[in-house]
Amino acid sequence: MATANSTESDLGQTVVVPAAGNERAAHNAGHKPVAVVAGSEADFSHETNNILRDRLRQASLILFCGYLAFLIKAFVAPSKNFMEGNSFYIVMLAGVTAIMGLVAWRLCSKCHYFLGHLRGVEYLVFGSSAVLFVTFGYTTLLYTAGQGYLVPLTPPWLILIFTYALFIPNNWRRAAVIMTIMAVCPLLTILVAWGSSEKVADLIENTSDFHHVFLETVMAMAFGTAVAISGVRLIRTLRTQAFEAQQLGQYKLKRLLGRGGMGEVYLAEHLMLKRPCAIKLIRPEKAGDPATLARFEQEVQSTAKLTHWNTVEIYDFGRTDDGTFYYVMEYLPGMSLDQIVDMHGPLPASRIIHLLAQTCDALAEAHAHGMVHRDIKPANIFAAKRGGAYDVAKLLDFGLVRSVHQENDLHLTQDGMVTGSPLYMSPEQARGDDVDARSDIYALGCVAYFLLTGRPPFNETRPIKLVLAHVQDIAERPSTLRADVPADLESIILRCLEKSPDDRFANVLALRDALMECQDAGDWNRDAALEWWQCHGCPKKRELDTCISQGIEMRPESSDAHEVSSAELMKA
Ligand SMILES: Nc1ncnc2c1ncn2[C@@H]1O[C@H](COP(=O)(O)OP(=O)(O)OP(=O)(O)O)[C@@H](O)[C@H]1O
Repeated sequence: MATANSTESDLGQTVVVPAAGNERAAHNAGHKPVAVVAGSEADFSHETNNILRDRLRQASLILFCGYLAFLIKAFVAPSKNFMEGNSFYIVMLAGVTAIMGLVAWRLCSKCHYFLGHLRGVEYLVFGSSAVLFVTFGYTTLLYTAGQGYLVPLTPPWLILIFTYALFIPNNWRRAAVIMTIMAVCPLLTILVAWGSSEKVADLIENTSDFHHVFLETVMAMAFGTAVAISGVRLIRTLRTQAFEAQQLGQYKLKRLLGRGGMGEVYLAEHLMLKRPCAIKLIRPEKAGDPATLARFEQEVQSTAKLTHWNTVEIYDFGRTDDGTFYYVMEYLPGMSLDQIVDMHGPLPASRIIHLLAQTCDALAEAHAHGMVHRDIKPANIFAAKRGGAYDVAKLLDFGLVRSVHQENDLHLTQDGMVTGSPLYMSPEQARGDDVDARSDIYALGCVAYFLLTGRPPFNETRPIKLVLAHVQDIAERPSTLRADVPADLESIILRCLEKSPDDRFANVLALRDALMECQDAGDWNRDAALEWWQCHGCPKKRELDTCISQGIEMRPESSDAHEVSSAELMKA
């Protein structure tokens, strides 16, 4: 929930804010000044990394507590154990404890990390523990050999192996390799001590003790590792089964695509048609909220009325026995416009014209039906691959659609509050006045501004200030932020951003015509789009289509999405 200190990312989300000049009404009505009712957050790749991040935090926290307990004991109640009087051991234990504490503290639960970084942290956590145990084991062997006996080194290694198996999401082969390396460490430690210490060698060669210690270590490590690998397999199988059980009627859920304010969006497949689709669902716990449900129904019913190919297509709408509402829409392989700008920066004028002209076409149909979208923002416009072409614009999320003739719907509006995305909200919407198609034209102007400059027209950090800025302030000219802004496109954007709807384009088709008359119109075509996706879509040179449809390496936080897919879904 956003507060007065909303982060910038909140501002692009759909929220309820008091209408400009109506903040008091919101307070008087007992509302918090800003209540987020919707927000886009993570996509699947986020989720993949998030599980590993959370598990690493938990594992390092547990290891931190364990090591700290031994450290404190060494100071507070040192035993006759030689280790507790050994400053090298203490320093090393303190160092590894600090690493664990640092990892648990620095891996923030809300940040997104690349998979490679997290794997690095994984190696740091378990690698530093392994170094500690090797050093500890080696020194212990030398000491006990001096006393005339040898001890098994297995207990700490078994703890480390089981911690790894339990916490780190993995496929069993990778887990087996890493845990086998851990299992071999105590055996190597014994062999190294044998080769380097005369006392150990003497003991090993002249007593039967060694055979027992070595054999017991081999057996314990082999047994422990086998159990741990079986555990990893079992955990993974259970997750897979739970995932496969996640079926919605005729649809099989495949992976989480992202989360919005109302619920989750999954990539799914129709069981009979084998057609990929995207399923948006509201969980039963959220379906109890009349406003959420009303917005969900509005979204699906409004979208279903539209047939333009630049509007996302709805296939189905339903409710499961457990009360989960869902609707099924066409799956859009590609990226939303905010993801493209986040990853690759502002777009060339020709591409902006190409994408916005298509969005105008989609909106023209909605406006012809008397619908105003009211939530136009870069996150709601997709550049998708459809019919073999790239950069096909698709308009989504008609959850705030309003008929120009519609009276206030009590489920969707609250007195003195306006709903929408503060970064892209027209002045009349911000004031809570009646809106018509020209409100969407204003929002399209904001989107074009964002695509051209990489930032929205107003950059306030608080929703209420943003709303006021749309009403009162004049946005900086895009050409002051970027050198190569074509004059014709800039004047179109500034006309869209006029405060008075009368000063904007009369309708989206007029806006489309103006865009098509720009000097850069037509420069971005099928081939340019294909080339862009080939260059930017798949840095790892995977097949372009697979890459786009899987969302792999296409989003900032993307990663090896398949490795722990079941885990993601379980968590989600
Ligand atoms: N048809 C689709 N095909 C592919 N991905 C989709 C599709 N619909 C939504 N998504 C992805 O799912 C994520 C969540 O979408 P959703 O519409 O729930 O949230 P949002 O639009 O970001 O938030 P909100 O609607 O609350 O403002 C989005 O980030 C989007 O990338």
